[in-house]
Amino acid sequence: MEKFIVAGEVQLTGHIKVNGAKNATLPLMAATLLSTGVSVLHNIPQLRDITMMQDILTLLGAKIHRENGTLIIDTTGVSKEEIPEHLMREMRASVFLMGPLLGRFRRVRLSYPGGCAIGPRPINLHIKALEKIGAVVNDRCGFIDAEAVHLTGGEIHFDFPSVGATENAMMAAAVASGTTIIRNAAREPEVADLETLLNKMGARISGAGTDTIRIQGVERLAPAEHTVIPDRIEAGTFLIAGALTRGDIVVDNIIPEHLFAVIDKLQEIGARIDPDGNSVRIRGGEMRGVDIKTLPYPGFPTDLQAPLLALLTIAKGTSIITETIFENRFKHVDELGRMGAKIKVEGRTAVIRGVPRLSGTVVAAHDLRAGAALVLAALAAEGVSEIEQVYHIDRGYEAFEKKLQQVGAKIVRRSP
Ligand SMILES: CC(=O)N[C@H]1[C@@H](OP(=O)(O)OP(=O)(O)OC[C@H]2O[C@@H](n3ccc(=O)[nH]c3=O)[C@H](O)[C@@H]2O)O[C@H](CO)[C@@H](O)[C@@H]1O
Ligand SMILES: C=C(OP(=O)(O)O)C(=O)O
Repeated sequence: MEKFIVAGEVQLTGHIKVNGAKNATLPLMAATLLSTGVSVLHNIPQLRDITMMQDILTLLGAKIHRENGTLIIDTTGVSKEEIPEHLMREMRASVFLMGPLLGRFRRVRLSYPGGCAIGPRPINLHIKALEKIGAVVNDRCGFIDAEAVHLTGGEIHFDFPSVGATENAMMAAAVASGTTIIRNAAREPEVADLETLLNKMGARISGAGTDTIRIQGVERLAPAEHTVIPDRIEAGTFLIAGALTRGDIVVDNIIPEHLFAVIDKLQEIGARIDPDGNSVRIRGGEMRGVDIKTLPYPGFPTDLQAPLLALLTIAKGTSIITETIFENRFKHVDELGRMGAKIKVEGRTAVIRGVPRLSGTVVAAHDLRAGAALVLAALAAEGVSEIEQVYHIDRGYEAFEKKLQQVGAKIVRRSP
């Protein structure tokens, strides 16, 4: 398995460019199944999860061509509404296919999705939402068989604003015969991006980005062309890297409004931040501890909890992080402990006592963002670190090491 070798004690300087968002691209790719014909998606990152989604769409009968950052997806030949278990297990995002396949064929058969080990990730809210708009779902031993002879639309109220369940409900409801209202919907920018694509395809959706989404079903959707929004999590990771290495970097090609909660915390920690159009400059300095709670958007994102925790290990004083979204998202803590971090976890709370510096050693990435966090910690640590299992990082960051090299990091990828 490949690993990263990182020499520490660098200060990152220069410009770094962010790709399109993984978490927007995956539901958008699934949404193309709702039409018959050729859709074009621009600003697509080269990531393992995207390739997996390509493979699944191809198996369903789509023809996909990739040209640099553009995906051309021809869904004319899509004829299957069933996804084999081994492909479902490859990633969480495979569950995004449930809504579109149900919408297109009024029937779908699939199993529970896989994904990073960050705690239990049920799909009860997805199922409940689809039932509310007319689907009959048979959920037996991890296999789902859903039918919607009368996809009527209806009123959905989420107990929790699940991103994926909101997206699945939007996609199926877009082609229902009646109107759907989703209350306590997820407000993430990726949900709003999905609304934009679906409306380009002919859907009648409003309110995405707020907690109430209205969908007036239409008979059919047409293919469309769309440019995916920038990846706010990739952007946030690089901003944290700039602060943690006390560097001076400009993160380009982003939407700063999507990062308000992150920018606010980094300022509280002591970084100087200057947004300028689609770029943000960050200058690091003395860092002080802060308290953070992960929350649904526009709160602090759970996907940046691990990278920020890595930073707080070397901030002055004590910090408290409360992870409210996922039950078991502290896998990076033990690894950071090997590097000399002082962290205590109790339930969903981590108490971090800042130390002057970390020491390089051999650590393993147990999930995507935990892996990114370890690379960041290694950039600041004394000596050399080895980060194993980088395939997790490749799931969500395109050319992570190359982008970091561009701003001065001493990081290389090594094959066994
Ligand atoms: C591909 C993608 O977009 N992934 C993102 C998406 O994941 P995902 O869409 O899976 O996240 P959700 O918002 O659905 O999950 C948040 C919480 O709700 C719970 N839940 C969810 C669905 C359900 O049916 N029942 C249930 O209990 C989950 O277990 C979790 O505790 O949003 C998460 C929260 O911002 C991010 O960390 C992920 O990076
Ligand atoms: C948890 C993540 O992704 P996924 O939902 O695809 O597992 C993530 O992007 O941090």
